[in-house]
Amino acid sequence: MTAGAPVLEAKDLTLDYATPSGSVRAVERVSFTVAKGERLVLLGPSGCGKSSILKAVAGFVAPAEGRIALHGRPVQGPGPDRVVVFQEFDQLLPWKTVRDNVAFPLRATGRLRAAEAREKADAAIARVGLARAADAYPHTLSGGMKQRVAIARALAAEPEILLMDEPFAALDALTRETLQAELLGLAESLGFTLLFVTHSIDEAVLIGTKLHLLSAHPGRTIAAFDVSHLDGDSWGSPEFERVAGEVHRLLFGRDDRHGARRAARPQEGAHA
Ligand SMILES: Nc1ncnc2c1ncn2[C@@H]1O[C@H](COP(=O)(O)OP(=O)(O)OP(=O)(O)O)[C@@H](O)[C@H]1O
Repeated sequence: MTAGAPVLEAKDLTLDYATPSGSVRAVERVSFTVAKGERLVLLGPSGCGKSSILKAVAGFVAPAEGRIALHGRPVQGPGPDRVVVFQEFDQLLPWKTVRDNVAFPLRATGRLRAAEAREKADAAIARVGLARAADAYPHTLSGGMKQRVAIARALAAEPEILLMDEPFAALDALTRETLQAELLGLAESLGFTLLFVTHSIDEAVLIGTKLHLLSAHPGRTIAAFDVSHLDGDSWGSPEFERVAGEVHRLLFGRDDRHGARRAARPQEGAHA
């Protein structure tokens, strides 16, 4: 692989679903690349095809047109080189320790002996800073720690890229902010490559190093740009607000990001 060559490349990706009433186009001619250590966020309104793209990258949906390649090799199905990190609260086995939760999928492939799986699991757990919790059970961990276990479990498989589909969507605002900060901290310190899906502008600007904006159904590219100059410390800064405002304008065709948010809330005094 030459230096700077993309880990992941989607080229003119078009995705269709067969339904009883005919073919439904979910995504049309979308192209992007993700280099090593980059975090690409797919951002767009509900139904624009974000999850479909993630599923195609994972190998569960085949392109109708275009191609997806990992290190230049066409993706032809699921593989251990791409790991989906699901929402962290419902994926750990409660009767297994942190170490066994991480080692379990390594053992399930049948390629590693118990001692090797345990060794890899311990290394991954140490990378996410949880060495002291290796013998703990999930119910004793905070949400942030559970997320770390989920990421350790994904990293233990040594994938080329992690895939996350709205991992924080179901959470309350405070938990969500805590876990976003945790994820960003881990991503910055470990440098893993990430494809992340969300419909939250703030989350996209915070987590991503690159944004790829999609139009409403069927998803087509609106814009793609670099936001790697914004990190966790930039949250709420004038530059963060400027970029988030620009994203809002591109997605909705107007600048009133906070006005739109206010308008979405129930009217003040409605219960008076
Ligand atoms: N299995 C399927 N069969 C038929 N149509 C599908 C299927 N999965 C998704 N679609 C359609 O494809 C389009 C894109 O769906 P997708 O879930 O990828 O969008 P999304 O941007 O992730 O939406 P959300 O933000 O609401 O999760 C939608 O119109 C959806 O109805």
